[in-house]
Amino acid sequence: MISLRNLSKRYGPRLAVDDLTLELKPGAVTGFLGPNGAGKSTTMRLILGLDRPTAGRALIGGRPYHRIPAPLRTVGATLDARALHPARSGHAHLTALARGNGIPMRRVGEVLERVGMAQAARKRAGGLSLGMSQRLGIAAALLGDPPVVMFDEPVNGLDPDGVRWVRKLMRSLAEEGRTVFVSSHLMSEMQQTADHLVVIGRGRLIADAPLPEVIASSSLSAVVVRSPHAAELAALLAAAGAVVERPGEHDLVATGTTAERVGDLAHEAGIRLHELRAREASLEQAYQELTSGSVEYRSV
Ligand SMILES: Nc1ncnc2c1ncn2[C@@H]1O[C@H](COP(=O)(O)OP(=O)(O)OP(=O)(O)O)[C@@H](O)[C@H]1O
Repeated sequence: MISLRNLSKRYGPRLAVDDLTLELKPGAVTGFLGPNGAGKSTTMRLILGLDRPTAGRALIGGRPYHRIPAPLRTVGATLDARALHPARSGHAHLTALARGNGIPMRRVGEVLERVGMAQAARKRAGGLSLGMSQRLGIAAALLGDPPVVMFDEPVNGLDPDGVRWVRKLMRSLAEEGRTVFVSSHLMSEMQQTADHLVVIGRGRLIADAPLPEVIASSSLSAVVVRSPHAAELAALLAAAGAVVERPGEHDLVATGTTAERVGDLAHEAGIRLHELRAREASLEQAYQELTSGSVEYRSV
């Protein structure tokens, strides 16, 4: 639903987004990761037509943002979640937004209910807690019932209950078949929420892969196997591109592969397994390795 084609954005001498090409799929939460200054916000702004690309294109449902006839019904975003008029209530804010975009008024009540704000709907936006204003921003993003939703750091500053709530919401939006694109600095959170990850560094694409593959790419991830035919399986895995160590006659430890692949390969070759276990790195560890060359300022 979102496709980026050779997307670039230059600010003076600085290439903030550098030739990004990728496709975001519906029905999944895609996490958008990268060190500070990597170009995540700029990419999201380009998708939403808030900035013009220097080269390439960002398309939603095959069109650039400014050619979408009913934008709020196509894509919802929380990039400006706190840009609310402080004297207006959440209800008034959503009502104005619905009226201005030809969205039925019943949606106001529906989205307030969905984000758990029905009680606080008449409070002035200026008097809302950070958690509540995040929820209101999400309500606004969902107002047009859009198939694509984008959230920039949605759990920033939220307490653990708020973080859990956002995680459940992202999952349910994806289960409804929407394209969910969310940037975050919280790796442990992304590990629990995302199906797929896009990692950028200095504007460039570093990884675009399902979460398990990103984790498996870490040198700390490995598949641990015990089999009476370990040598035979080791040869097959090595031929398939994995790096294999043999700590014992019946043992092997493979990196650069997944437990699923090892299991499938063993099954196809009729090799019996007595143990098959993924030793998983954390997303944090995989991310550190992926981006170690892209961090702008490193403390020593
Ligand atoms: N309007 C602008 N004018 C000039 N430079 C900009 C502008 N917006 C962003 N940049 C620069 O582009 C680069 C990418 O910034 P961007 O905010 O997109 O990164 P980010 O990945 O969202 O970072 P963070 O995680 O810190 O929010 C940075 O070097 C930033 O200084």
